Amino acid sequence: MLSKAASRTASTRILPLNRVANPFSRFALPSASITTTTTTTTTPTTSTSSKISLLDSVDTHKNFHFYAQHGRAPRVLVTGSLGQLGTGLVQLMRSKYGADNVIATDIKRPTREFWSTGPFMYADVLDYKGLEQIVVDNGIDWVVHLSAVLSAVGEKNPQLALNINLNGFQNVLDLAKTHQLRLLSPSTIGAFGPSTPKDSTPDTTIMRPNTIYGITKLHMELMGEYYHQKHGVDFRSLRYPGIISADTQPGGGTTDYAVEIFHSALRDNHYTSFLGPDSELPMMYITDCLRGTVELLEHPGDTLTQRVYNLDACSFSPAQLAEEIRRQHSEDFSIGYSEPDFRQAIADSWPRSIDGSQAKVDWGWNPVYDDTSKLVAEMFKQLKPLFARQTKQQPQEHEEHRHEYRPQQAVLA
Ligand SMILES: NC(=O)C1=CN([C@@H]2O[C@H](COP(=O)(O)OP(=O)(O)OC[C@H]3O[C@@H](n4cnc5c(N)ncnc54)[C@H](O)[C@@H]3O)[C@@H](O)[C@H]2O)C=CC1
Ligand SMILES: CC(=O)[C@H](N)C(=O)O
Repeated sequence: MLSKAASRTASTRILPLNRVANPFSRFALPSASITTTTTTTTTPTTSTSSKISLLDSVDTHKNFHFYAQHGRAPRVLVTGSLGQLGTGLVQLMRSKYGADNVIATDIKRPTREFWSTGPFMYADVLDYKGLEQIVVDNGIDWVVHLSAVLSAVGEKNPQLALNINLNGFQNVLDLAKTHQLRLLSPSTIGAFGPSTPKDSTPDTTIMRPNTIYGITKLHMELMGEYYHQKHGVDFRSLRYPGIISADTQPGGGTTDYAVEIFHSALRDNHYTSFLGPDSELPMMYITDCLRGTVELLEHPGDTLTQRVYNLDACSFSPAQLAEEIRRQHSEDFSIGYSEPDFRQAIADSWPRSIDGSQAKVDWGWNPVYDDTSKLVAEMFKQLKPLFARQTKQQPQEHEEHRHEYRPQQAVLA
């Protein structure tokens, strides 16, 4: 095994060329690092400024137990960091802990914009040794495990979902046990099933999911709890609703319609939904999701009464969302409904609303976007300038622009 000094020197090799490679800054907490993203060499974007306001609403490091105990920032590894949630989560944690303390990984190639904000490495969650090398070489304390195959892609490709969601998670869990890492791995409303109570679904209830995604996520919850009890692994999880984001694309889930609809509203003033008008599901704006994730991740653990928490915000159906879009964006906006496909059955098996009260009691969860109108207003506030900018861009710039929306059918193909 490399000595600490040698491993620091070795790990500086992964820094992008346009960054200053100071091996000693990697473990330090520069006080400025929690207030801005000044380590980036790119021009701040709309999404960066929204992350600064999000950052203001998250506890600063002064109240944060890790700094008190260790006198430095945590070193965090993020798997699947180029997905819908990882892109923003990495930027948020880099703003708080220092850019070099957050190692972003994925099996995809990052955009130049993402690459310039801090260390990125290739890591396949199916490769235990590869992950372990990153953990050891970089002195990792915490892992946020985001790599997963979501519900719609999982139903289309169950073998892939089984492999990534079960074996990938098992690798990360074993790493957490061996190297005493804190592990946060999100779960989902998809872990519930058709026999679960549909309204205000509590944390603990009947859980008989009938999708491959739900089965693998429930397995993940139970294995995490088991490793916590048996081996003392500091496993934490949140059951997210469908996440709505302006600047990143969803990765192939059942709730993706609720992101697509905003892009179609701006482009065509019309949307054809693959879910029926009355398919009400729990939903959440992305900044609430990222803030809740960091809050649970940073929590000292003393008041946590369980390892897996429902994270609630609001609920709506396609018809209700369309009505709100008509009210706030354009009274001419129209919605149609295609013949239901396999995603309708998935949606029908999930709760209409979830109860996040235990998260509120145990660690102070408090969603900002707790009704549909606030979420819709924020989406248009974020998307309108992005759309205006995109329409002015040259095609070659467009290609690498992550705000551009790729229709979900392409993701599912
Ligand atoms: N986005 C949402 O609405 C919700 C997400 N979640 C959970 O949050 C987590 C993150 O979700 P998203 O960012 O939306 O997913 P996503 O599908 O957008 O991103 C997943 C990432 O995992 C990566 N990945 C795939 N195979 C991999 C492998 N073998 N090794 C390493 N990385 C690999 C992909 O390249 C992708 O960047 C997942 O666990 C998901 O189940 C839960 C509920 C709702
Ligand atoms: C709710 C989720 O887990 C995800 N958005 C999906 O639809 O698969």
